Amino acid sequence: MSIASQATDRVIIFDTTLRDGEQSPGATLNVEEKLAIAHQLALLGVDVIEAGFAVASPGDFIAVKTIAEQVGKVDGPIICSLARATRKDIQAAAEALKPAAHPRIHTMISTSDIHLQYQLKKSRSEVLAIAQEMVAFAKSFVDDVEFSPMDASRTEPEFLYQVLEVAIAAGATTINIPDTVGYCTPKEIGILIQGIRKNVPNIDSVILSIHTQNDLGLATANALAAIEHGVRQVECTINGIGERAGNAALEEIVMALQVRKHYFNPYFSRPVDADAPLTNVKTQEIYKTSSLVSQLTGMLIQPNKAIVGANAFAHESGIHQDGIIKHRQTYEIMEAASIGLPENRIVLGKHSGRNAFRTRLKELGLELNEADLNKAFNRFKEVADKKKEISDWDLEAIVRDETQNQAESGFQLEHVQVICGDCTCPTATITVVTPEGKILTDASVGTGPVDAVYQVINRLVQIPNQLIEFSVQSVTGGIDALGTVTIRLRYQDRIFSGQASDTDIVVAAAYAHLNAVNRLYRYLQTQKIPAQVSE
Ligand SMILES: CC(=O)SCCNC(=O)CCNC(=O)[C@H](O)C(C)(C)COP(=O)(O)OP(=O)(O)OC[C@H]1O[C@@H](n2cnc3c(N)ncnc32)[C@H](O)[C@@H]1OP(=O)(O)O
Ligand SMILES: CC(C)C(=O)C(=O)O
Ligand SMILES: [Mg+2]
Repeated sequence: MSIASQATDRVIIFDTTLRDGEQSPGATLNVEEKLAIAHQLALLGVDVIEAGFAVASPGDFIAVKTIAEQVGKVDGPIICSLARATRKDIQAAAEALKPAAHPRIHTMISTSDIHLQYQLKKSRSEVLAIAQEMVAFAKSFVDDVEFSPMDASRTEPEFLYQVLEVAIAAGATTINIPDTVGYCTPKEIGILIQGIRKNVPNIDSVILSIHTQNDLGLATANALAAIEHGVRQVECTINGIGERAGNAALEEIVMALQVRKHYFNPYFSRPVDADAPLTNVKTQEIYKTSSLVSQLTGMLIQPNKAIVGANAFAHESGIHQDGIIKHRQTYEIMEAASIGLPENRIVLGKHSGRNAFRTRLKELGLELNEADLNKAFNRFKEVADKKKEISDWDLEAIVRDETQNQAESGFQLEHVQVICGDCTCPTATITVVTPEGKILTDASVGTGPVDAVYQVINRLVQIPNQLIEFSVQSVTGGIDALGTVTIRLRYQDRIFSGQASDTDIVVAAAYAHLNAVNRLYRYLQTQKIPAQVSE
């Protein structure tokens, strides 16, 4: 049974990632890469894989043939090759598709006057005859023939109706309407499809398909409008890649039909609340497929890309995070798991609030009392002002700094300023508050900025010690990572350590040194050895 007779109660997903998608400048794929994507598309559950344009190159011929052999199994998808309306193209497509259990030849010819006049240099009657002849020629190889009148949306309607009627009479089983230059608005697409359904007498014997380009950012909206007007196949690509600004994105079409099923149901003559899916796509495979295509084509996904962008399930602002924590649906219309992501993401950054901060700390096993939480939250906001995203490791460092180091008595760092460079002597100026509440400021030069900090803190605290270890570790990746400084000091036969984190490692060094000094200071207190604090 052909797909045309099976599928009028759902949308046939025709994936053209490997043909139109590969036409994205720079996205060329080799045979192995195309095969890997085709296998994943089959797992995703697309109905048709347009595997390439067999005549385009020996590599594309082999790719179509290999996919036909290895993915085009009896229980697998239809494998399709594009072909111009020429014998040579159709023969190449037919040859490459031979191993497929369900082969489809997709042949096309332009129908708009601008294409006829300037590109094909042919009259309407010539194009009509070619369409008729080449569809029949394709039909001599396979049962399943798709015909596309290229630039349909800019074609004079009466001529378009004529070409379609002739192509169907010649044996086309799918009629695809391309908005080749992405020119239409959704309303115009609706009018175009309505016109075709009303004026092409044999149109009901075929599957009507839509192919939308994204030049005005309307590809998905146009495809959905076409569905509302009776189209039952959508041509789309993973991540919306494709010629120029790309094609309608498969993940957007599929998830729109899934999430808004109750809106679309009446267009399929179903009860509004019917629950059966409107496509055969296994949506949980979407994320994996999207990542694979991005990786192999080298086409990065913009972070705010609908459905599959890194931010599509991420929440940064406090009000949204608070809502999500209380009830997910307050700010999410679909679950991350529905596209195969383990979970949504609460991103901690400068717009985050206490609820998200507290919740994340709890997940990390860090339960703080209200006072410590407030201190840590204030520090978190300071760091977030400097750093785009606060990771779990950053959080742990912040909490450790605020709760372990600052809670106990000792010297408090008030201010640190360092001047350094390749033609200046590194100089640190530091202000500390002593345990007795005195404010002391001093400055010192050093062999480097960290040494200058070390020298001046020692002069301020007046507690003899020897620096035996100084190490810096980047807590997270990236140029704005928090650096954690660990310092070990020797006093007589005892070792005291201190640690602190900051986006500025010299500041972290000052805090870490003072933390170690404070441990030493408290030790001296317990030994009743007075520290010599300068006036
Ligand atoms: C809207 C779309 O996405 S259509 C698909 C576009 N994709 C591609 O073009 C990718 C693959 N293309 C190719 O590898 C090459 O262009 C080929 C192999 C198809 C053709 O290469 P060439 O023979 O060197 O022709 P070239 O690309 O220079 O020009 C295209 C020719 O096809 C003709 N042509 C274009 N569309 C059609 C058509 N649907 N049916 C018949 N002929 C067509 C053009 O008029 C032109 O013919 P001319 O050389 O007699 O003027
Ligand atoms: C080959 C056709 C369907 C096409 O890609 C277009 O017109 O955009
Ligand atoms: Mg296209």
